[in-house]
Amino acid sequence: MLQVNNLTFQYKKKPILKNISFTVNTGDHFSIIGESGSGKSTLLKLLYGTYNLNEGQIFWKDNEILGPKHNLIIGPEYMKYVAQEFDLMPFITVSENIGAYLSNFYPEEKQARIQELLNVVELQPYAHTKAKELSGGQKQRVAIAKAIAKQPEVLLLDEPFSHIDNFKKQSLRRSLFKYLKEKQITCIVATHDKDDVLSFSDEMMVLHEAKIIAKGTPQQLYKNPENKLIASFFDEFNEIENYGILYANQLKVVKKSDLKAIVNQSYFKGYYYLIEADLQGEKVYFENDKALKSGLSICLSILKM
Ligand SMILES: Nc1ncnc2c1ncn2[C@@H]1O[C@H](COP(=O)(O)OP(=O)(O)OP(=O)(O)O)[C@@H](O)[C@H]1O
Repeated sequence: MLQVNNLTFQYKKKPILKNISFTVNTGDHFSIIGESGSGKSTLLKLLYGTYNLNEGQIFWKDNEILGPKHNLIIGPEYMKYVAQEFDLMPFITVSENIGAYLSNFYPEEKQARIQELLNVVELQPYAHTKAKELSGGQKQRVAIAKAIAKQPEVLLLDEPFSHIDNFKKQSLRRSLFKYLKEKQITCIVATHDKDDVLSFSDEMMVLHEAKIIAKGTPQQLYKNPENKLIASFFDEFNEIENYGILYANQLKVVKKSDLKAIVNQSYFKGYYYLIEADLQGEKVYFENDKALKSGLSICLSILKM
């Protein structure tokens, strides 16, 4: 289990994280979300031992994770960290980069392991390409494969698919997260993308103004978003007087109701349209299977989740 006790940290004067405590079970997929600048990357770096804490302690099982004051080499043996900037060797191939930490003592095993990792990150066709010739997204995938090569106990991922296109992202996400679960590698992901969280996280935590403002399963936080910040992470939402926070898919056009609105605009979203309407001076958003004409008067009803 990873245990964070009362962690406080500041770079200069302004506290970035204040009295942060949480635990992550061994083998779990744990997500950290929050606005840009809320301290997600800083927290991952602290978990990796990059900086000295101002206060608090971090433990992985019985080992305390200590900062550079106590260690010459940053990062414990059992942990790997994939930062937003990838640390690859540009003049050697994808396979050589992935195998950089693997022993040369058993060359056949090493090659088999590299093949397995190339499959996980779906980079088989690039095995012999030099890292400097790869796109940003391909480099990101090599960095992930390199980090899991020696099967760490804990993997810290900072925006792991941010450079990867939508064609690849879905299958890569499934392939990597399935692999980590099978191997029981504890995985802590800082992300802006709900698709990294909803189907994969055992637990998630929301950072805001240096504090944890919510923690739970994705189902719990999705169904009961305590505030707008949490709702906005998951979906388009509305805040309607007397009704609270409602996702766009919880409002539906009906023949009669007390919620009367005027349509402003329809946005094509694929299998549905997102409709923007005016409800007593407030903008509301809801989903509809057809586009609606601007100026149309409609009635809305609320669907329970
Ligand atoms: N090396 C540093 N020195 C001083 N301040 C820093 C440093 N790194 C980050 N910060 C500040 O700490 C705060 C948190 O930054 P951090 O990168 O942890 O946020 P984040 O939630 O990961 O943001 P993003 O989602 O944009 O990646 C920001 O205000 C940032 O300016």
